[in-house]
Amino acid sequence: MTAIRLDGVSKVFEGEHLAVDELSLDIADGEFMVLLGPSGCGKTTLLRMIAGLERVTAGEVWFGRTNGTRLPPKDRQVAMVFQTGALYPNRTVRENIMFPLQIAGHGDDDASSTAAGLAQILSIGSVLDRMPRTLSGGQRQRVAIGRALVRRPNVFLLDEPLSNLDTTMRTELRQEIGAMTRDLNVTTLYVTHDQVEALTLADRIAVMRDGRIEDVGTPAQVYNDPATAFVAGFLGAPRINLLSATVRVTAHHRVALDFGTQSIALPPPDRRSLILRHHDGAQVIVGARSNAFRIITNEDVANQLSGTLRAFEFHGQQSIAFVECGIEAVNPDQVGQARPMHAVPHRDAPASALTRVLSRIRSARTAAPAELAPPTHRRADLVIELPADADLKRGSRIHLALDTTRIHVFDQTGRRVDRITR
Ligand SMILES: Nc1ncnc2c1ncn2[C@@H]1O[C@H](COP(=O)(O)OP(=O)(O)OP(=O)(O)O)[C@@H](O)[C@H]1O
Repeated sequence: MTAIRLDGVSKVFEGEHLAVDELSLDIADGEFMVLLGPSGCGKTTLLRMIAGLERVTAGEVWFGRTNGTRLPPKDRQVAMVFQTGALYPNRTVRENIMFPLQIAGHGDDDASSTAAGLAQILSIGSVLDRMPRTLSGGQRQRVAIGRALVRRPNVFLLDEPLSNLDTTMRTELRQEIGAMTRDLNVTTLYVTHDQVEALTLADRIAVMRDGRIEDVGTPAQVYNDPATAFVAGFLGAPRINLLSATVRVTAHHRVALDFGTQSIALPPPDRRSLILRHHDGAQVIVGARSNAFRIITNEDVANQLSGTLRAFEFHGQQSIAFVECGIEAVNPDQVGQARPMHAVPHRDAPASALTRVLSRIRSARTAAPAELAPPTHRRADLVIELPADADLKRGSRIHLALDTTRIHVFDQTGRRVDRITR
């Protein structure tokens, strides 16, 4: 067991491509941290730097009180499992799992019985004497996990270990990974782009984008109280509705969110009014998850949005409705998106030039707000969840009450402007 501290860690590939950008993160001793983010955001690179498989361009990696930035991989007490755990094809399951122990000088009997014990925990006890080619994908991943854990590492790194498995196998192994790492109390860093894996497994989730962390917190914190519109859009299915609005301060300092043709007022007890009052006239993005809406029949109710039911999908336990309200929607992937993380090509930058390279790449991507890719607005449907048996007709007019306690307000760059907690 050991805590990990990433202190301003950066990775520049080939002197010009910034894959990880001055990232800092503390992972507690025994914690299960999930790195969640879209493809290409730098998750694997970060994991490989912790394992010592990739050189850190700038910053430091600490294991407990040891500065491990320059330690060779074998001295880090770190084990890693990849998407497809590579096994020795000519060794049995038992031999694969016991191999790291034999390398470390354990006797064959001792290594064999330890491997067998671990195989039982991993539910592969019955295939101990089979060759890897005769195993299912899930069994092979279990062997890879067993081989990684057999030497009781201080840190366990997993890079999308379930991505090549079918849904049933994924759910099963996901639960076992969670249970096992907690039993072993090993500090775990788990990379995925799958929000379900992140929400179900993590003690805390760090949401990455463009080489940086946009938010870090417990699954409930990042889901219910996201730091940015991107994080709000990355977690949750259906995706959160992001609606373009203008803040209006009305009589008695009440705050309304004006969507153009319709508007919603925050009730006076809502403490966020005290913050939003200072943003009168500002363009904002309002985030409302599909279950924050409720269909109402009374047209006179205040704080409602109205629209036409365009489509309706049956999803088993619930239905998803698409309501055309004439409100501008914003694409979460494009809010506050930085430019590509490149600078003028500059190969093999000497250490003394490092800071200059980093700042040049950063200034190329951290453009002034006006230069950031503007959020793409389009007229789109509100996506709302309804009971599976909701009796609605396409093309009918419907009225939606919005639970304002469950909305988030972001500025044009996607940062929260209504945050009270965290
Ligand atoms: N060896 C390399 N040389 C140059 N660029 C690289 C190298 N390895 C990774 N990159 C780039 O660094 C960025 C981050 O890559 P990385 O693999 O860490 O992302 P990721 O979040 O793990 O993506 P995925 O989920 O697709 O595996 C990408 O733009 C990638 O193209």
